[in-house]
Amino acid sequence: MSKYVEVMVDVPVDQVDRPFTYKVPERLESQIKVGKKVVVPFGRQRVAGYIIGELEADEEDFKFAIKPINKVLTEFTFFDEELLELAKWMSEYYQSYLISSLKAIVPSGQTKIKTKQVVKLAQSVAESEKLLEQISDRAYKQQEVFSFLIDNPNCNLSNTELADRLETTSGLIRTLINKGYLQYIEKEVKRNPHSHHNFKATQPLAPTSEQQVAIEEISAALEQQESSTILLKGVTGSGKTEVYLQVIAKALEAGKDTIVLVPEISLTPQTIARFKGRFGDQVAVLHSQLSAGERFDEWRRIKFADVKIVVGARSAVFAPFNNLGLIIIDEEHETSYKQEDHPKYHAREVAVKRAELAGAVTVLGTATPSLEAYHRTETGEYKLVELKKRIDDRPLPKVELIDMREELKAGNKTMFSQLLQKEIIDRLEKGEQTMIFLNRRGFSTFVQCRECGHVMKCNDCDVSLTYHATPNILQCHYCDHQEQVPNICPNCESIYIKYFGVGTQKVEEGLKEFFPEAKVARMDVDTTRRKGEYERILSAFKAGKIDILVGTQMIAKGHDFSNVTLVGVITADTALNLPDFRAGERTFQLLTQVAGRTGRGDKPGEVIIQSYTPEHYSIQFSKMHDYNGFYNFEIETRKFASYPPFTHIISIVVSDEREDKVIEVSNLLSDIIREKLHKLDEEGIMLLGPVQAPLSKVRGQHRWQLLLKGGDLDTMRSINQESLMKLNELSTLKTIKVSVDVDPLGML
Ligand SMILES: Nc1ncnc2c1ncn2[C@@H]1O[C@H](COP(=O)(O)OP(=O)(O)OP(=O)(O)O)[C@@H](O)[C@H]1O
Ligand SMILES: [Zn+2]
Ligand SMILES: [Zn+2]
Repeated sequence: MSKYVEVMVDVPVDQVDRPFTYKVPERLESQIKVGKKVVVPFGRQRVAGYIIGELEADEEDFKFAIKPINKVLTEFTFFDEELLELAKWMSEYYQSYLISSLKAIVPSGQTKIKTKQVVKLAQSVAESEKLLEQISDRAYKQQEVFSFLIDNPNCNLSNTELADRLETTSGLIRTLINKGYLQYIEKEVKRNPHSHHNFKATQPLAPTSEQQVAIEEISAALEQQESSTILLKGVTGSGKTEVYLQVIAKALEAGKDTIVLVPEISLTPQTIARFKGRFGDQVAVLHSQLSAGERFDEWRRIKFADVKIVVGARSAVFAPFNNLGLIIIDEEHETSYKQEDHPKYHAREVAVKRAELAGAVTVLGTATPSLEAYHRTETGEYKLVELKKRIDDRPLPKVELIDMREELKAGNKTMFSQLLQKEIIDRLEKGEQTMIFLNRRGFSTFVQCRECGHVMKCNDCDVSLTYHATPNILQCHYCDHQEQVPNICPNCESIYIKYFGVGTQKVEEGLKEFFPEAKVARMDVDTTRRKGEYERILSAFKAGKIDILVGTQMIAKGHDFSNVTLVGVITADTALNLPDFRAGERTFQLLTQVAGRTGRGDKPGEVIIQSYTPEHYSIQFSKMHDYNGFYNFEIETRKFASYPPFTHIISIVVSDEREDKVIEVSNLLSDIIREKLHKLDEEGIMLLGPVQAPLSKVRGQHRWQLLLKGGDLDTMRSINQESLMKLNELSTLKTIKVSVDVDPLGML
């Protein structure tokens, strides 16, 4: 019998999405383990891969000659059995290659480990003590250095650091090395990206009675040592973070590790400070702004148990802990928890699965649960715990709805309603702050010819170009394509070109015009491109150096400013008109979150929502701060139309530069699926399409879409899988892209 391994090679192609068997040469046997990275011969090349299984077998058991692995690349494993299970589940659930799932789990930047030369004793402490006596008393400085290292054999100081510390020269230390008393050793150093920050230490706050109940419920679940999921539904400003901090402390006491997920956009120094302030160096942070090297270092700090808590965006759900007790997902409803590339996983689903494998507890926190999550509290899958009051019984802000059609009738042609103008003036006089929210960046949303109606569109994407005043250009928000603003219409040569719609730049300009004495700043993708800029604007706002902050989604999230007493929403309807069954849900969530930014201090808050459809239920329920009212209405609609959470959707997008080929392949695929559905007599599963996708062209790629909708996801997946295989056999158009998204969040 000899040893063999199963290896997933790093070549994401249909034909190789399975493990290959390799022989383990005797010299490598002791290094073999599931999760290690290896180099193997593959065809005529050598490729990297990961070990996912080990077996004992005889040479004769195989029909083919089995090649040996060439090399084991690492001493450590990139994943354990638990994470391997998770990767397999993810591939099956989201219908993506196992190698893609494994690559989502391992750190991306596996760069060189950084080392430094440190000075160490060249002998054991006991032998060194004997040697010390041989140094003449006249060389007292040499004695001092040598005895320092005898007393501190574990310190990791370089020559210069040691020289500084003991006020001597590096030459003297080199002398001791040349004499053979000391030696240089290469030591691994870990880059700590936050080491320069001084986090102010915080103590647990005395919990409110609602917080106390939440903490007890979650602690009880932790003590069960079985997996379970708790939805912590707490209104904005109810102190969810303090609950997280106190249950993390419980997990720590029980020797368990915690993963905290926050939306990428909320992973700010303030958020990090809240966790580091309480738990100091036990916290590692994973986010996209880290360099590849820093990321890899943080990953190793987690892997080798230097830390007990990880705070990070979506992918931190794969943090390589081996004693996981708790996963917290803050702002559970956020769409950024869905990964847009393969595997197109949702971090909430992955977290719940991982918790199941690890026997851990998942806590989902939010003021506006996704319909999916809240529905699961009704079916009993999740347990519901609520924080209904704000801290100190502060009232939720008063919300005024303004019908902008009436404003226009009354002769107000500006983008600010009478009431919003009046209230801004009032806040400026009182020295209080205002936030103005708008869903769109840029200056105008589109540019149109008034003579012929021609709209300036991106050549590569089927979307209109957005006008940006600074710099003076038209920009595509899908592919970043930029072009000059035309002076004459490219269609009819008329000079009557008009700018329609309102973007953040225009609002900023409007505010400066209306309130010349006010200090106005803007926060959106355009003003925060440079590193540190986001942070700078927020601290200026916090310090009171800005009176009015205009912004997109970025200002809606989790910020806690006590002096903000007015929030204005320029147009509440922008998301409502999207062809997406979740449009109402998104609007409700967004308005509730934006409104939640005010009245968080001693002073009460006010919200003014401007709208062209103020009667819409999403807007009405957010005015009343009525999540349950909204939920009850929305869930009925979903039930009636057979939408999630009552069904699952698999979206299949076919794309290529040649539209006729896209249509051909879409029709072929649809025929194959329909035939299968017919054969299986599957009435519970519907196929919609093929139709041109709402976003019909992106980066020159035409897009057509098919939707599978039904209650039985397993059957849907196998129908889809088999159909795609059949398509591959029948179609000569193998270069056409077919992309599958299980439980898609966006329908565009
Ligand atoms: N028990 C407590 N006693 C006093 N202050 C508290 C307590 N718990 C939380 N706070 C404070 O209340 C404020 C709001 O808390 P936090 O930001 O955690 O709310 P939240 O529920 O996360 O709100 P949002 O959903 O809007 O982000 C914070 O300033 C926090 O320090
Ligand atoms: Zn024209
Ligand atoms: Zn474009």
